[in-house]
Order: sequence, then C-alpha cells, then structure tokens
Amino acid sequence: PPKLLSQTRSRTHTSLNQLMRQLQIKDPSAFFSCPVTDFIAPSYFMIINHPIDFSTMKKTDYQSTELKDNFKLMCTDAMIYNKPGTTYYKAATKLLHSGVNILSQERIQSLTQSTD
Ligand SMILES: CC(=O)c1cc(-c2ccccn2)c2ncccn12
Repeated sequence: PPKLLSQTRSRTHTSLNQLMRQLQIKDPSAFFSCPVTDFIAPSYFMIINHPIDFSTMKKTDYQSTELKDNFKLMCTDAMIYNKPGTTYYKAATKLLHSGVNILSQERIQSLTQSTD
C-alpha cells in the first residue's frame, strides 16, 4: 500500500524538528530562543522589518527552503541591529556559520524528496 501522506508528513516533521533542535544547540546563550522585545532592544522594530526567532520558527510548517531562509534572516537581523563586536553580533555570525552547515542542501532535499 502507498505510504500515507500523514506518515510522510510526520517523518518530514520529525526531521525538521531534529534540524531545529540541532540549530538551537548552536545558540547556547538562548539569545535567539524567544522574540526580541522593545524593552531589551530599544527601537528594534523600527530597524528590523521581519523579526524572527526559534520559537516563532517552530510554529511554522516549513516547505523546502523556507526553513533555511528564515534561519538566515534571524541571524542577519541580529547583524543589522547589533553593532559588529557586540555579544549579539558575534553570536549571530557564529550561529549563521554553524547553522548553514546543518541546513546543507542535501539535508533539506532529503526532507522534501517525495518518498518512493
Ligand atoms: C537576537 C538579538 O538581537 C538579541 C537578543 C537579545 C537577548 C535575548 C535574550 C536575553 C537577553 N538578550 C538581545 N538583547 C539586546 C539586543 C539584542 N538582542
């Protein structure tokens, strides 16, 4: 019998969740776990048009490259708002480098490839 779509979806979901967990391990200070607030980052929302964080990403049902795009957006937001040399800027560059390896093309393809 053909694999039920739900089975495929659930497997993809699991693998996406696994990737997300691997990405969050690369943010040990949890700077990217929750949405940035105006309180901790004054005028953040005047500078950053598309804020995103891991908690928001986990609520999204990603298709194909969106996960990688949103992950890179999260890191680049931090590199726009925070000045080079700051804790957050350095954490963002480090996270971006380790994250793009985790979200390598073949890993993403393996998730989105239709099952045989
Ligand atoms: C991601 C980011 O830009 C960020 C995270 C934080 C943050 C996240 C959790 C706890 C404390 N600070 C932050 N604080 C000031 C300025 C920027 N940030």
